[in-house]
Amino acid sequence: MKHLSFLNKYFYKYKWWIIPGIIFVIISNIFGVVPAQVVGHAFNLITENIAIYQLFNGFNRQQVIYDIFSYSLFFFGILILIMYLIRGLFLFFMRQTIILMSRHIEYDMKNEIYAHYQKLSLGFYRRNNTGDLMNRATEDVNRVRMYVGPAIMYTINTAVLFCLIIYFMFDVNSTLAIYCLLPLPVLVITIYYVNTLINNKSEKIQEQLSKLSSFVQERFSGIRVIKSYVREDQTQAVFAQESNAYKTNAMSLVKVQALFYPSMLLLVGLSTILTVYIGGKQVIDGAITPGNIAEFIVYVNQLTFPVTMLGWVTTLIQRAAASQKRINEFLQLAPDITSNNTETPEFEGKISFKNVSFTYPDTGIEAIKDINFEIEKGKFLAIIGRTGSGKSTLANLIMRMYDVDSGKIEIDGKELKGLNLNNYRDQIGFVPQEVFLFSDTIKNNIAFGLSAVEDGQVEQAAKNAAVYNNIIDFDLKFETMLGERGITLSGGQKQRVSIARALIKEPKILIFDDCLSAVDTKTEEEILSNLGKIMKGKTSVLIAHRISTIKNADKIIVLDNGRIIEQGTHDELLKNNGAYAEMHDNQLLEEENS
Ligand SMILES: Nc1ncnc2c1ncn2[C@@H]1O[C@H](COP(=O)(O)OP(=O)(O)OP(=O)(O)O)[C@@H](O)[C@H]1O
Repeated sequence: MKHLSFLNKYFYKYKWWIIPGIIFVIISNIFGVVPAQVVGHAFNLITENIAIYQLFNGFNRQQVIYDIFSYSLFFFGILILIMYLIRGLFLFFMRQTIILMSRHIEYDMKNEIYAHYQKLSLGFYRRNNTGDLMNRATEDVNRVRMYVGPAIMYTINTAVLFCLIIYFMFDVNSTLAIYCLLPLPVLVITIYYVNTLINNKSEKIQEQLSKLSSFVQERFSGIRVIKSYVREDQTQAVFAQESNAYKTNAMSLVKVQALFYPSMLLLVGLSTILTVYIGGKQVIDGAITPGNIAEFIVYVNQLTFPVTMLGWVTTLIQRAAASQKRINEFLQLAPDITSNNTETPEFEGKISFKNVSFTYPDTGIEAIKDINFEIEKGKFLAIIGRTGSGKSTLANLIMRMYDVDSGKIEIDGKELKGLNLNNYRDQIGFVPQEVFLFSDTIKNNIAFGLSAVEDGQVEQAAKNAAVYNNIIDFDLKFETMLGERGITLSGGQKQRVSIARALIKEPKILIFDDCLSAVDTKTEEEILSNLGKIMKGKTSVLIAHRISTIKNADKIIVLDNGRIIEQGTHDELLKNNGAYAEMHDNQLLEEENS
């Protein structure tokens, strides 16, 4: 329960919703309970008047008595109707305050969680899977909302109703009140246990459903592989098996639910029988009137629903506490990468690595080992090396996606850790190795990094990335939708849209992480020649596998197993006759062979 105390700040914020809400609950319950007394009076009226009516049998006055009697009954009927209407009105106000408050809290929480997620570093997203992140921001928040809304509303409602009914019952006759209330604790305990059982079974069903959905989602994403390997039947068999597990769980839940309502009605029936039996005895003794029995029966029936709710509310609170615990786990995580500097200087683009080492915390792989290099502003640095040698890690360190373990990275002579991170990243154009395009128009994908953009800028960026001609071939041109609802671009087209996204920012530092791999050599030359013009006086860092891509670089770094094994210009490295020269010869040979 201590986890739910996190929500107190919201209750404080929305105090002017919850306080009137509680007042409305009290008023609606008063108008819910008083009609029981009116029913009691009406009952007494009926018994008394029938006796008088029979006394005047054969006299003219019998009709007058009949008229007064029906008029009084009509009056009681109207009175009950008005009271229930007023009760309904206040129930409406109660929901309009407490349930609306819960929706406001849900909205605030989702925003708070999302904003916090965005502050967390890349490492956090590596450690936690997307499904879990999404569940905490949606399903868990929804469960917490059930606590701040319905659970609180029904708890207050039950408490108020209980107090009122017990007060009125004991006011009439304490013996009858005790007998009437006797089955209620059994009802509460039974409902609590059955509810827990239903809850556990529902959780199992939910788990199985998520498993089934993930299975279907993955298989549909990989439908091409399934078809190529003719695994449709095997996939169908696994689906049927998972689906069957879901069906078995669901059927077991239906059984428990089928037992739940009859047992509840049985206990309520028991309470009613006790009321009539004990009440009858009290009437014979002259302690109460027959109308009081009717009044008590109404009370017992009024208590049934809130008591049933009590079990449900307990499970709601337990679930909300578990969900809030999960939400708090993430909300209490401090971001690994922080930046307090608020200065917004323009960078020139000199990058220095001084004895930099870095180990991935989750895998313990030492990806960068004691790296030293410097690239002056406006120069072109290329990084080459075997797969897994640490090239992307180096790019991520320049972007400060991770902080170095030892040594330091300096930008324009200032330590990267001390810079205003948003201002720094704003001045970098980064094209990651794995292209990611949003399900949006091509135009919005290219303009992603800018708040305001003109069509001319988008078109120029597309031209520089050598993708303009492809785009204007589409019917909707730059307005063409990408992603699930739109067209699928080829690997090379995706890479070039991603390059255009970086170029449109006119960055001070440009980082290309192996993003020309799916582009043919002619297009690559076109892009590189455009880059030469755009990046004049600005720093470029290009990671590549093909020597042809980087031969014009001002400096080439050859990485191997996280270390720099060679560095220099293309000609210097060829003269060196080391790993670079070997790569060069191999690639030449491959080209000749093909
Ligand atoms: N997010 C990560 N978490 C843990 N280890 C990682 C992560 N990313 C990369 N590694 C490991 O760090 C090492 C360097 O990987 P990196 O991606 O930097 O290599 P690369 O030179 O860019 O390879 P490639 O040319 O294949 O893209 C590899 O051993 C890899 O397994």
